[in-house]
Amino acid sequence: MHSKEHISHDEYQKTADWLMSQTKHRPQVAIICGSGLGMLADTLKCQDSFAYSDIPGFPQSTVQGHAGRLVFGELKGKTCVCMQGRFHMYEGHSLCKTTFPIRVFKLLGVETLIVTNAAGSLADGFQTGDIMIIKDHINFPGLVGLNPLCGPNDEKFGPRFPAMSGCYDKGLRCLAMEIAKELGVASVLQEGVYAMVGGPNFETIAEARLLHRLGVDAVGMSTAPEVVVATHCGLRVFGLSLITNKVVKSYEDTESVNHEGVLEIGRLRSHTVQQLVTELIDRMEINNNDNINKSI
Ligand SMILES: O=P(O)(O)O[C@@H]1C[C@H](O)[C@@H](CO)O1
Ligand code: HPA
Repeated sequence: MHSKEHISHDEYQKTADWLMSQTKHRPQVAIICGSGLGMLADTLKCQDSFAYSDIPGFPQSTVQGHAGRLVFGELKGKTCVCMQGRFHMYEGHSLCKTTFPIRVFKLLGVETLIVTNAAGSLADGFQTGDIMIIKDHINFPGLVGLNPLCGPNDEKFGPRFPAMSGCYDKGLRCLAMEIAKELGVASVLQEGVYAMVGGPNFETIAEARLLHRLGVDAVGMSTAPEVVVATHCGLRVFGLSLITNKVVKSYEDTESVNHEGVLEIGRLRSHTVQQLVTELIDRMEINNNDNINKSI
């Protein structure tokens, strides 16, 4: 894995310029679809869609349940771009490549990033099928130096030492709670701390117990690097974890998790996740799309 790879400003710009030459959409909101949640893109109107393999500079998706398509379109009067498939560190991508689309989105004029993922729960009160608003994260790879911001800092995107407190926007979290109540789905909505581990194996029981003791509510293998890069370049972030399984914490428990089960819960809960995201986009305030290349 080339974790120290550096991507120049020009390379991000080239991809952004190519996309702007291929579509008239100028997105304000970007959505990253987690495992089994690719249907979020289906609701976009007037779609322009690009296979990752056709986009200059884009990495390729290799994981089942991640289609590998970038979809532009309109949703509730806002222009959106949706990643049907994300890149994970465990696929062998460098962290710069994993987060490559985020900086491209910034150059396209995006101001809000919505991240979604599938995650296993550690919190005792959570059930499979619950939807967790991400309040904060623990970036385990980041804590030991596997951070997409390592290497030369590109001041055009953000500062050398960015703050990460408050990286999940409080206003959007409150709005999502209100929306869940109005939609009658508040009983499946939770709020908590997401932890990223490297994967691709699921946790041992001892690891699960450690995460539980540390106050982790849900664990997954993505999202944190994307949010770090988004926060660095000034994007507003909202995140949802779909709880696809309870992480096994007991040696007496005979259940075990697998990726097919994760995708199945995604399918079962897709409608609710879609409703929440659609209403949130409808009701979030956005500045007019005049920030393309602003401060960059
Ligand atoms: O892309 P996300 O974080 O939703 O994917 C999760 C973590 C692993 O990639 C996979 C495990 O089933 O789902
Ligand atoms: N652990 C890590 N990642 C996951 C899990 C899990 O239990 N479920 C879905 N993604």
